[in-house]
Amino acid sequence: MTATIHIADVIKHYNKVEAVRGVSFDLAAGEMVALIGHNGAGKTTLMKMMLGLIRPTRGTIAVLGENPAAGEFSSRRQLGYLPENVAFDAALSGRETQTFYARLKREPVQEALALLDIVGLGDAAKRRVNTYSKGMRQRLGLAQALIGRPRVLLLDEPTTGLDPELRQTFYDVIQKLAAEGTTVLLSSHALTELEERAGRVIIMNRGLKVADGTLEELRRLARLPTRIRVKVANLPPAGRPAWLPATASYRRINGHIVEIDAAPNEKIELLRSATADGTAVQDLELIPPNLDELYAHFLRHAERPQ
Ligand SMILES: Nc1ncnc2c1ncn2[C@@H]1O[C@H](COP(=O)(O)OP(=O)(O)OP(=O)(O)O)[C@@H](O)[C@H]1O
Repeated sequence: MTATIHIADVIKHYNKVEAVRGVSFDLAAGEMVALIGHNGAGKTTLMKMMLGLIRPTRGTIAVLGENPAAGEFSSRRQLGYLPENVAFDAALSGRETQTFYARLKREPVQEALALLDIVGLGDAAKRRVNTYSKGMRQRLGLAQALIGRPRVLLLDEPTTGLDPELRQTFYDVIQKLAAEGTTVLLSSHALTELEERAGRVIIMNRGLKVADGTLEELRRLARLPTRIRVKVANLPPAGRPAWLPATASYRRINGHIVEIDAAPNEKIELLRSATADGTAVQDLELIPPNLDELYAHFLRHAERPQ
């Protein structure tokens, strides 16, 4: 794998604040990676170092094979960035803003203007940015970040302020780019929407990387219980169902459903005993741990005294 982004043992101090404490990871072409963590975890700092806006205190950063903090960072043109708080000249229209950035990046203006349609701002292109809603400004920010078909796209909390439909459009656009080979790194607090979309998740806590992997890998590592919901006919109104092992933790959801927490190695045995003794199982649902639960698990783990 040739890494488009290479981060090795990176440390960043702002005076006494240790914002990033020895982080390493590589990102490849076509990967869509979510960077998650509480406020102050170091996500924005990492992105700013990838952009060359600030330098690491120690460690190595390479973006498309170059050091972004070096004087001649020719790969910058292949880098798209959507900052957490987009700010545009309110007196310009969307069209003028996009033209301005295209010229700045020395990219064809017509292609940059076509991006306004892609992010759904075609009809509002001639309106001044100060008449735009927050979601519209966010989409203008994305259109700006997409100028020149970047090979690396860094998005800092890109979906804040977007309604569900716009979020979908937003992810459609960046997923298409990733499919064409762009590396997409996006920081977010919206874990539920990332769950189905990010191929890989990096969890940060107080400047440290505490987990890194696909959802399946994180589930394997965390070994959190899977919830098994069994719908049974004739469930006795109270008491523990006879087929349930004495040690299993469970709850009743309503008159018919028992929800059991099953450790990864107990799943099959539990299903066997639920169906073995003639209990009329009417339905079955397996609910693996979601990203919220995994995130909470890895943070707990990181905070545990060593
Ligand atoms: N310019 C700065 N000077 C001093 N401290 C800073 C500076 N920028 C960030 N920090 C500190 O570095 C730590 C990491 O901040 P960073 O902005 O990278 O976090 P984040 O994960 O992006 O948070 P958020 O989710 O709130 O955007 C925080 O403790 C923050 O207060």
